[in-house]
Amino acid sequence: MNHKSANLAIISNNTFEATKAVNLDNYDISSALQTTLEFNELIAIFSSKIAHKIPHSAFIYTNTEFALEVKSGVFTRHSCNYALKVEQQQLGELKLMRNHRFSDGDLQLLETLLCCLIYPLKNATLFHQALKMAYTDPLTQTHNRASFNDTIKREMSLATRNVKNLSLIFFDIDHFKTINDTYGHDCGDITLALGAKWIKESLRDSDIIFRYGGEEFVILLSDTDANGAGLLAERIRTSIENHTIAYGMETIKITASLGVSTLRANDTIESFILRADKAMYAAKNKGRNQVVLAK
Ligand SMILES: Nc1nc2c(ncn2[C@@H]2O[C@H](COP(=O)(O)OP(=O)(O)OP(=O)(O)O)[C@@H](O)[C@H]2O)c(=O)[nH]1
Repeated sequence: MNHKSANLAIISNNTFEATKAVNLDNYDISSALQTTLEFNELIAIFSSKIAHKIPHSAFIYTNTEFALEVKSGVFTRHSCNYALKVEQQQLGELKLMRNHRFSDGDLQLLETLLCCLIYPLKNATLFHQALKMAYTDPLTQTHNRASFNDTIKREMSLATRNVKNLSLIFFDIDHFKTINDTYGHDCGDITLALGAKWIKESLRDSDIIFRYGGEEFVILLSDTDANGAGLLAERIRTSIENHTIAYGMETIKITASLGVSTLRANDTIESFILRADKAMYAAKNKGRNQVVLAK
């Protein structure tokens, strides 16, 4: 098997002009790659545009920064791998596969063609980094309220279209004001960040946590019924109760109240959220540190 692993397609200042010239030679590829900022589309366009020059049966593109794996085609015996990078920016790894080995000439040509892909990939990376920042709460590294507003719409229409369950947990730290008042705002911030971390540790990959406001978090659970959501909420509650926060010489224990709602056929976004919010307040009224399922 011919394995040309971890080749770096690095374009330094020295070769920048050469790259431009290469792009002109492959104008068709370069212009097609300017039509999108989506990684999967970029790689698919690149693969199809180079197919007549470098025949291949499949590609796999991985990008750890965005937890992406894009693959297509029939996986075969021979492969070549490229770790793509420009100006210290990692752009992911591309692997091409086929039945017969890639010759040195093929690899040389491929490296030239990869120059067309590098800057579109860099633009896609910058775009998705900016998008990620706009949708992330900096303190807790959870999705923010703007992200919640977009995601709940999408998840509700997906659940309705596919006749799947969708549940929502409203999570609120108990007596959080006392932590701020007793130990200071910094300690409050640490508590929020740790609370979010402990919630995340209880979730599956498909569950999404959002910071809804101050000390309130919302967790969206796709394909999860009321029973499953209740069990998860209880697991989160127990995890919060069992952890201890070390702050200077102090050790602090916290608890949380959680409300759970499951999507109904006639729900609006507001009614779906309101049921979980009311259930969370019912948990507060019943003495806090508990889970209440919405009726
Ligand atoms: N440190 C810190 N505090 C915040 C942040 N956002 C909101 N808060 C505080 O969170 C507190 C919320 O307090 P309350 O709404 O009275 O609720 P609580 O004290 O948790 O009481 P219960 O919810 O009834 O158990 C307020 O003191 C806010 O100032 C933040 O980003 N950092």
